Amino acid sequence: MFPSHDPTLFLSGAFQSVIKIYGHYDLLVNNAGIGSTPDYEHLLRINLSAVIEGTLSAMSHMRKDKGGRGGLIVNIASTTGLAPAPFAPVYAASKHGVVGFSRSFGPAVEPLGVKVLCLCPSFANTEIHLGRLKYVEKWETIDRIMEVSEVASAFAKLVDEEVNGSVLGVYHDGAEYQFRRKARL
Ligand SMILES: NC(=O)C1=CN([C@@H]2O[C@H](COP(=O)(O)OP(=O)(O)OC[C@H]3O[C@@H](n4cnc5c(N)ncnc54)[C@H](O)[C@@H]3O)[C@@H](O)[C@H]2O)C=CC1
Ligand SMILES: CCCCCC(=O)/C=C/C=C\C/C=C\C/C=C\CCCC(=O)O
Repeated sequence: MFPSHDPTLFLSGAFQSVIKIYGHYDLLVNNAGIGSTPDYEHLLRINLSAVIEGTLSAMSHMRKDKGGRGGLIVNIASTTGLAPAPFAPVYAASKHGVVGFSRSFGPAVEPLGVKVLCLCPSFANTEIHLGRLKYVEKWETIDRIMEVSEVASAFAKLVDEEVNGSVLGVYHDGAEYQFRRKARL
């Protein structure tokens, strides 16, 4: 279904369809992502560039100064966007990029009625890990792999609280804001 070589081709078509059917955007969640692969440009394209392009496209429809009615964008990063991940350095770089972009872009577009939030889950039981979970047993900081429902609850908290530019970490022992206010440049 997805043109996996170029996620932005899919994105532009999807955006046009939503506008055609519904006329506006209220919410965009940039969730698509892939795990480690030797083709680092491909990984960055999907995990980082597509998030940036999706955010910019949604923003262009949401911004109040151009006839939009505001909106919310949620970018899914990872705890590997917050802490070093020696088992997956390129993946971690892509997720650090998503965290930095979301923190910076949200406050920049607040005057246009758009907010950007970022969710950083730790290890959760999904298909991204297929065939590779054997490594997890050796990872000392992970007590257990989370269920998807725990990530979903944290997502609901982030969206309910809607603090622009905030970054919510999701861990096996609960969700915790990692960034919630301005840092020094
Ligand atoms: N499962 C985990 O431990 C964690 C996952 N994440 C992130 O959560 C997000 C969702 O991943 P999961 O649900 O875990 O994995 P998943 O493999 O179950 O889901 C990834 C989704 O991305 C889509 N996708 C991949 N390449 C695409 C492309 N080129 N165009 C359109 N869609 C594409 C897939 O079709 C799939 O639906 C990802 O961004 C991942 O990096 C973050 C932290 C932890
Ligand atoms: C490389 C994909 C990793 C996706 C998981 C993620 O975003 C967050 C993980 C947080 C903590 C993981 C800590 C230790 C895991 C150790 C090895 C994982 C290798 C499994 C894999 O899918 O590559």
